[in-house]
Amino acid sequence: MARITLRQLLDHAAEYGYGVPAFNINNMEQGLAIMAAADAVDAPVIIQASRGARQYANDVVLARLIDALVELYPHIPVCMHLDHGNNEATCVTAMQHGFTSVMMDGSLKEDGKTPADWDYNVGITRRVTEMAHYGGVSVEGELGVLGSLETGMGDKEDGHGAEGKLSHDQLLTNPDEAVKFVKETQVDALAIAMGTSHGAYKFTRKPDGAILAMHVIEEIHRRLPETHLVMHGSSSVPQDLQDIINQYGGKMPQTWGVPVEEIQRGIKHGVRKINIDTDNRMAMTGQIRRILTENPGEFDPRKYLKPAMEAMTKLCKERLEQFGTAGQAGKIKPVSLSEMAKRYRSGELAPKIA
Ligand SMILES: O=C(CO)COP(=O)(O)O
Ligand SMILES: O=C[C@H](O)COP(=O)(O)O
Ligand SMILES: [Zn+2]
Ligand SMILES: [Zn+2]
Repeated sequence: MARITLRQLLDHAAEYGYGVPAFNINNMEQGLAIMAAADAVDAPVIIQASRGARQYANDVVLARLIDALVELYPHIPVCMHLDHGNNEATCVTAMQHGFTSVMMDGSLKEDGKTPADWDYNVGITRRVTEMAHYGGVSVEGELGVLGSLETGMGDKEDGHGAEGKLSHDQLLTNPDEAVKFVKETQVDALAIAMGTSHGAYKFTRKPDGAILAMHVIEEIHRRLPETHLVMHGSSSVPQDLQDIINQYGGKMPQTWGVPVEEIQRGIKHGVRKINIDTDNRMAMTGQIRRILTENPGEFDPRKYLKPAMEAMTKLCKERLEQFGTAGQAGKIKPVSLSEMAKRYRSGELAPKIA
């Protein structure tokens, strides 16, 4: 059984200089698509479920689905991660359902909308880290609030994201604070804010350094060379996926995402986990629209879900190759949660901060 913790996987990625995409899952089709891609290129994977996904699919179904995927592909290390946990309970119940990693997103309050202050974020993240590490489970924290440097607006989506206008200080993670945050919370990975946001509408033009602040990553990496950095909102929103959706009746206004070369630059500067949901949503939706438009009489879901899965597999494979994850699965021997717990207890996994 190849379940792996985020910490072990990202330690490996740091040692060998690659990044790992974290793909969101909500249903069986997405799970099968991700695993087919990982298998095709021999890559370890991070599969993540948001609170919305857990409500949509039900925790029991998700947990059994992950069991099934792990059983089907025993040679692929699978990290099961909670995306944007909003409080202790969300994190603990994820662990109960077999997640090997949780994100405690204390950059926002429990409502997932209101930007939180420093003490709140440090306090809740520290509490989750303590609990999780007792069980060997990894923790990702977030410092800084996702949102647009073009408009100053928060990242409000269906499920979560800051509401309203944010200051530049909130939108860009402060490197000094990042050092303090990792020291005080003991997180295994740190999500930072530098101009990305969730969803398809990130940038109104191809982003440059003014609106996608990759220099912030470089600065934080310089100060925290041992900390695994996480980029949220990192879909590239490829033009061909926008076009196919629009060609078959969709109405997506022109938009830009995070260029793959910027992510590759981030990987050279400590970015180890790259969150991707929107690209996969678009890949699936494009095919579903195409099939239903071309075959208006079709009503068998398998007829459009199979091409949708294939399009998602293609996208996942591309990212696994572009980020250097391909070819790494066979090199990793997953360490058990109990062994990870021992290592946390001994202090050997504590953040190394100069
Ligand atoms: O950050 C994400 C999940 O946490 C997903 O980002 P995208 O919306 O850019 O795919
Ligand atoms: O924000 C993260 C992912 O895109 C998940 O989105 P969701 O909360 O709509 O499931
Ligand atoms: Zn989101
Ligand atoms: Zn996110």
